[in-house]
Amino acid sequence: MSLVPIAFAILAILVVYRILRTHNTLKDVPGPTPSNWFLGYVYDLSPKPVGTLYREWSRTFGQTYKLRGPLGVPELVVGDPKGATHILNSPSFQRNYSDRVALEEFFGDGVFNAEGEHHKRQRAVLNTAFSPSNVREVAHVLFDLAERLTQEWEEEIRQAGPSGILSEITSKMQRVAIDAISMTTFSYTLSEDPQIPALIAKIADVPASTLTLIAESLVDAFPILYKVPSPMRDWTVLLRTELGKIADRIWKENEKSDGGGAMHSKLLDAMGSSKMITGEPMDRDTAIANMCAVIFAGYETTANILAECLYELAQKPSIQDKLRTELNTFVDTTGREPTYDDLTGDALPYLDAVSREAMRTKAVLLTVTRAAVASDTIPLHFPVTSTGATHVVVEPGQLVHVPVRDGIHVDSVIWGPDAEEFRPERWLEGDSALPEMVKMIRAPGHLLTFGDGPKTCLGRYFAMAEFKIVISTIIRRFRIEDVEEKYDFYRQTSNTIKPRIRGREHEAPQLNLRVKLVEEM
Ligand code: HEM
Repeated sequence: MSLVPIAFAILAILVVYRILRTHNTLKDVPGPTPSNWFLGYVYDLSPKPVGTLYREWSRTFGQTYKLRGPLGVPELVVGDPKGATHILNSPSFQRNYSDRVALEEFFGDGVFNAEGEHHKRQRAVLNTAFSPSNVREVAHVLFDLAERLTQEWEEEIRQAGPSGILSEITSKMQRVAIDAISMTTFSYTLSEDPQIPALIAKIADVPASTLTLIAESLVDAFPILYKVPSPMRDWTVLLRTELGKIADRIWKENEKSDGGGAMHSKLLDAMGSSKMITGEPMDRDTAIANMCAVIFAGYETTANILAECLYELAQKPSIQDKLRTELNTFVDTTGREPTYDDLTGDALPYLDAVSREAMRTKAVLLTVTRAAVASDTIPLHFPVTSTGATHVVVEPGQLVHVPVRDGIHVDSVIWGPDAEEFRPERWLEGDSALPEMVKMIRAPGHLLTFGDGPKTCLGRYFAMAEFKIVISTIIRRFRIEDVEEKYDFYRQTSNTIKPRIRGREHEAPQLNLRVKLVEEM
């Protein structure tokens, strides 16, 4: 059979798709021309380390600009705090359709892909699992995990001597983070499971090659393709089956026990109380989808930000010293170790400042993406550079990105001339000393690291507690030093960020830092 008619049919579908997705409302909005029309801007973005191209685009085109996605379809970027608040809080915008199809296809029908009332009901149940009081209750597990890591390092260093050890930081942080989630939300030590960590790594670590970009573009345009058999589909089905077995077993054990002990099942407990909270029970498949969502949303994100912060601190020994001094002074003056309340409250202002600065400069999601579901006018503080307009009109279907890490979080017009610098001191004088523009970022703490609005991060209190517990435990006991290699950080297709050695980018992601005992300095 000749392939020509098939090729023509595909081309015709692509052209119709492009026409349907091209909205004239953006015709006057400026933006770069991608070097590959078929793949669009991701073709230029994916080989570049984070911190480069988005910044270049905003310097050239201003805060609000237009990118050309696959097949030339325009996508709007709004790096404007007023516009971002509107987009993330308005019912005119939802998680985009192809992402929702992918999330449901891979992880099942849970909180990730739910919208509207259905989403509100699920969040009412899940929020109880991650409330600040529940995080305080499980914090002892996080302290134990940080302690386990430091004991392992201490043992290795005692054998190696005072010059310390070279440690691969990403795998260490991943192990802490995966156990932190699983031991507190479903009473399970996931790092010791014979197959689940390997499955998660396969799903999360697909590198952004041209082939994966083509596949991403095609499924983005035609989400039905997610249903085509693929290794990714097989892995996610297997993951759901294995997590389902764990959930069933723990649920049964929970019915017999009165909870407590060295582990917690906060997520399963909350989902088991769904009828009491919303009047409707949560079925088993939704519960498993939510377990997958929590693992995927909570594990690599926290591990990434911890690893990147340690890399930053390795290059800035003075910040490490200042943080260590604050922690030691606290212990000397109070005569005790800092508790969860000390770490998350006002007792350690420099730790808080370092944590906020890490959340600002190492935000894991480069962009938070939405699709318009109704015609809407996005208000802007900074006018569109080409027209001077202080709003942009969008039509249903329009993809809109809020650039976080390389956009709003490091824009010198918002943060001042040192916006790109890691400088915890900017947070030390409180809210009133922050530049007025920063206060236009309405999300909690003036940061979009955890998103904003109804879909804001479910695990933000948990992530902040874990971050502070792990960083403070490490910095008190160890000095982290830079090694000769320089690292750049790259976005993976799964939206996580991985370090690669500069000049040896073809090698697997890794981050090797020298770890020394503080007492032997
Ligand atoms: C530093 C670590 C973390 C970062 C930077 C982060 C970031 C985010 C962001 C930006 C969103 C919003 C996405 C959107 O609006 O489209 C989000 C959503 C979410 N996060 Fe996190 N997260 C982190 C840790 C966690 C943890 C520890 C958990 C769970 C224990 C978690 C669970 C979730 C879930 C389930 C959602 C989806 C919420 C919904 O759709 O209603 N995250 N996260």
